[in-house]
Formats: sequence, C-alpha cells, structure tokens
Amino acid sequence: MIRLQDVGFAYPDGNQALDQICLNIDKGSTVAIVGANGAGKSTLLSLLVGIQMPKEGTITINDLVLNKSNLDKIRRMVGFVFQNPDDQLFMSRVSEDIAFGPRNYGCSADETERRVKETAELLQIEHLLDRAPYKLSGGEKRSAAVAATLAVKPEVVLLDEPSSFLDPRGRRNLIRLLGELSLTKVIATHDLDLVLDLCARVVILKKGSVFADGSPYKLFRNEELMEECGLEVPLSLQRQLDAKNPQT
Ligand SMILES: Nc1ncnc2c1ncn2[C@@H]1O[C@H](COP(=O)(O)OP(=O)(O)OP(=O)(O)O)[C@@H](O)[C@H]1O
Repeated sequence: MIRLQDVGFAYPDGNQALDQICLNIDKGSTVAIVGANGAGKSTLLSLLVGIQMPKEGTITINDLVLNKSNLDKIRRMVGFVFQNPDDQLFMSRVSEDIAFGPRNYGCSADETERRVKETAELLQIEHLLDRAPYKLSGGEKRSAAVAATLAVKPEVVLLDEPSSFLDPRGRRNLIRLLGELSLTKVIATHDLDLVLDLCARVVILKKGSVFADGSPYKLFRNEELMEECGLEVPLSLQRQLDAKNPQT
C-alpha cells in the first residue's frame, strides 16, 4: 500500500508543484494520474521514488516511511519508467542496461542473464539486446526502458507517459503487458484511452491538488469536470455522448 498524507512540494524557485495531496493506493492496483500540463503528475511520481523529497507531509510505501535513511530500500521496491527513455538508458548495449539493475542488487551472473532474457521476451525486444540504446527508435527505447525497470522485479512500478513514442501495435502490447502484471502500477499519462483500457481508478490533478478521484469511465464522461481541469473527453467516450444527445 502507498499512502500520501498531506504531501506538499515546492521547487527551489518557490514553484508550489504539489499541495496537500492525500492518497491511498492499494497493493496490486493500477491507478492513473492525469491532469493538464504542469498539473504535477511527474513531480508526484518523482516523490514516490525519492528523486525529490516532500517538503510537507509523509509518504509511506508498504509501511516504510520514505526518508533519506530508507531510500535504498524504497528504490528496491519501486521501479520508475522515466518520461524520456534517454534519461534511463546509458549503457552501450540494451542487454547491459537491462542487466544493470539486477547486477547492482546482487543477483548472480546466471540470475541476471535469466532476467535479461525473461524481460526481453516479455517486451518482445530479444532482437534488440545487442544494439546500442542511443541508436534505437523512440518506441524501441521505451520498450527497453520498461524491460530494464521490470528486470529488478519491483513491487511497485511508476510509469511516466508510458505510451509516448509507441506505435499502435507497441501501445497495444504495452497495455496488454501492464494488464497482465500483478504488481502495483501508478501511471502518469495524457493518454486517457489507455487509462480507460487499463485503470479502474484515476486521480485527476489540477494545479498540484487532487481535483477528482474515481472511476475513469465515470469521471471522463463528465464534460464540465473535464473542462474545469483542462482535459478533453476521450474520443471513444465523446462518440457515446454524441450518440446519446444528437444535435438536431
Ligand atoms: N525543475 C523545476 N523547477 C521549477 N519548477 C518546476 C520544475 N519542474 C517542474 N516544475 C513546475 O512544477 C509544476 C508541476 O510540473 P510537473 O512536471 O510535475 O507537471 P506535469 O503534470 O507532469 O506536466 P506535463 O503534463 O507537462 O508533463 C509546474 O508548474 C512546473 O512548471
């Protein structure tokens, strides 16, 4: 379980990115964080893995309070797929990037190799293992970054805009894969159709605060609410609404 109690965060320039966030995220659930540009989604994810520390309030992950002394333990539990895969891939070969986490956490050479193979299969990127990450396409980099995150077998995975860079097939594969993973997933995204496909719960942020929290299907149909927090009703739902209220 992830618990945020009155969490606030301001950047050093004084920009208050998050204010009094209270959230409980159940173990094994898949929760989307959405909101207009600048709403605080990436900042929230960065707090959950200790890239930034909250200025106010408390974050606990599986009963462990997130603070500097627990950071190593938290980072073993929480995997983070960065918004930009270039921030995550830094080795000379994809296989090395995937091996980095398990090796760093003390896995044997055999176990590390097994995990590289297993996650590459999962992401269908076996053919990329010997390639240099910087020479891959955006979508291939995204898949390699997800594989590198999953290879450490985290209990929680945080994904920042996971569907960006992916073509329709890559996106479908990712949605299928994430749907099959039983770990806790927190997904910050603008892809509201992905949220409808994957998440039973969505938290809508507006200017750093929780504006709404509930079923994506219910909240995304509320045109007034969506307008108020700077979001568009997803096309699939808009068609249903238009069919219900045809213009004469
Ligand atoms: N390094 C930084 N220094 C100062 N302010 C920042 C910094 N990074 C983000 N911010 C500000 O914090 C607020 C939240 O930004 P954040 O990136 O978390 O939003 P977001 O919802 O992820 O946006 P997007 O959808 O555009 O990725 C914004 O007002 C942003 O300008």
